[in-house]
Amino acid sequence: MCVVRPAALALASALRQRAAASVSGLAATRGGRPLSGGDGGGSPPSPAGCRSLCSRMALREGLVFRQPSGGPSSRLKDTGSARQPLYESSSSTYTYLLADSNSAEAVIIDPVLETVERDLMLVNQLGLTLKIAVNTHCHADHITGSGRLKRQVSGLRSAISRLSGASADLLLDDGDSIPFGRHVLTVRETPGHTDGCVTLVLGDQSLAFTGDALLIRGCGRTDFQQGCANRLYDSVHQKIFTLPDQCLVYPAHDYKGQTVSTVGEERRFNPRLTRSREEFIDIMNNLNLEKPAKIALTAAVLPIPRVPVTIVN
Ligand SMILES: N[C@@H](CCC(=O)N[C@@H](CSS)C(=O)NCC(=O)O)C(=O)O
Repeated sequence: MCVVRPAALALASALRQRAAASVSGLAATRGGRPLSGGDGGGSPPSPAGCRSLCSRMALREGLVFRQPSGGPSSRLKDTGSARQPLYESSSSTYTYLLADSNSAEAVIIDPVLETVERDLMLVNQLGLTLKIAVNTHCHADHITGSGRLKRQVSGLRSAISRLSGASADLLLDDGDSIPFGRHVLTVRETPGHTDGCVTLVLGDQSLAFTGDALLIRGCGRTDFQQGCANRLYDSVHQKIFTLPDQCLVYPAHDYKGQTVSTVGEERRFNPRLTRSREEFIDIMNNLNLEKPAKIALTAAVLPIPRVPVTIVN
């Protein structure tokens, strides 16, 4: 069952995790304790310390964020330039890089095998230390870059939802936190495209990385890989549309060059998710999309049917 934490609780939790991270170094945490493979949770902050940090501005301060740029009419290429740093053109995948400007601790979201060298070049140019490579789900259209990154970055840990069936250093559950310096990403399970889909929300709820659960004016398909339109409808409505209207939405893919939306926009204008549950299920059952070009390749390493297979490590 999907449970949405009240915003105040989420904020308090983010502040706790952030303070713990700054004390102990980066460790993905659950309820203040490190996740499997973690290296320390640190002490909770003093109440006075929490109060002084209680503002959205404070939470965003010092956030380094690299995302694909472009626009609806731009033709994105994976050039590695500063303007278009993190796009993989063959699968139209967006990778995101977040870091804390003080500690330089960085998290990469949905790296792609073919663009690992490009991503590492950017990480090095920005002087960052990559700590966690997190996958929003098991991808059917490309191989994750987590494994290749891990072989090149000492101390880097991979992460994916426990429900994905894949193996990784950190198996994420709903409500877990991924701290990096003063910042934190909170895990919201958003199944429906796959069982193990998660949305990663910045502590102040200003940014959400929705993977394939919610795309810009669309959503992930539900016709293979444990897909279930009914579950996806609940996930988006209960776990994403409950975020603030102004929360920016960064999906894992876009096929038209769109790069960012907001929760408010998607709640009002998403042509699938503004419909009733019954209409949504009907739409999803009749998309008639071609299978992803690389499905034969990825199917060989995906946990289908529910066989845990290492694709992340
Ligand atoms: N043509 C693309 C595959 C496009 C596709 O199926 N995308 C998936 C996400 S990757 S599994 C999807 O959910 N699309 C939803 C939609 O409405 O497009 C390729 O060849 O890779």
